[in-house]
Amino acid sequence: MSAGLFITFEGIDGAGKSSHIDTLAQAFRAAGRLVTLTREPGGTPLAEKLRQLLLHDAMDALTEVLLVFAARRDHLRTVIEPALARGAVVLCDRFTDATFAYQGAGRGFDLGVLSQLEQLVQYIQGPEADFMRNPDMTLWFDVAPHIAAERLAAARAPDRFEAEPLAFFTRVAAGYADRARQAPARFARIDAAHPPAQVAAQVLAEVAARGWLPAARDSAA
Ligand SMILES: Nc1ncnc2c1ncn2[C@@H]1O[C@H](COP(=O)(O)OP(=O)(O)O)[C@@H](O)[C@H]1O
Ligand SMILES: Cc1cn([C@H]2C[C@H](O)[C@@H](COP(=O)(O)OP(=O)(O)O)O2)c(=O)[nH]c1=O
Repeated sequence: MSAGLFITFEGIDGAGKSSHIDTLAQAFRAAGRLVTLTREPGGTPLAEKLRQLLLHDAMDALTEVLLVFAARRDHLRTVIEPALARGAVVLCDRFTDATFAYQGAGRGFDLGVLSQLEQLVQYIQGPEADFMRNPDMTLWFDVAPHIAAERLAAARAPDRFEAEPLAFFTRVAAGYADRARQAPARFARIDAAHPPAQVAAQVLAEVAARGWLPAARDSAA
């Protein structure tokens, strides 16, 4: 049985994450892998209830932080860890990098406290030893906030986060860049300003470059 693989999709709202997660799921299924598609905040009945509160109820940054980590703990225990134990590829639309980007850089919440919560929530009791669960790879859809905002304006009614001003997303984008600098081996930057087909090709190429998928026949990216 293959070892599980945990891949997260990150980027500001409108970067194009949700548009490409299915493409990667199909590629892994075509390669014979079990795939679990999930998202944060959410992924479990409890976490999806917390998601609705987060996206629509007024609250302060500390409340947001505690809710996203509470959702994450339930998601890890009841969905992500069991799927990885089955040898599945877990594709997750957002994870802890979003907390550092949105609550940390966006809201100005203390990054040291976020790191403590990251440790607390992501420590898993393994059969032999405890370990910290982090993604094996993070696909970072990097795009200028104004481009993302134009895409969203045409797309859907904004939720609490999407209704934030452009300056908020500029901070969030910088927050992702900081996380990528701190974990260069985990992050793969996707230039998400390109048309969808080119972005999809980048995603597949980055995963293939790690040996987790066969390389595309034509290498045109
Ligand atoms: N590369 C792209 N070029 C132009 N529009 C895009 C691109 N990727 C996604 N979109 C559009 O932008 C909007 C947001 O895409 P989505 O995948 O939901 O972003 P995210 O999940 O990062 O918030 C959708 O209307 C989608 O059709
Ligand atoms: C996972 C996570 C998400 N968020 C925010 C980012 C997004 O604006 C929102 C989740 O919505 P999103 O993932 O963009 O879903 P949709 O594409 O349906 O809008 O939650 C945080 O602020 N912190 C977090 O830790």
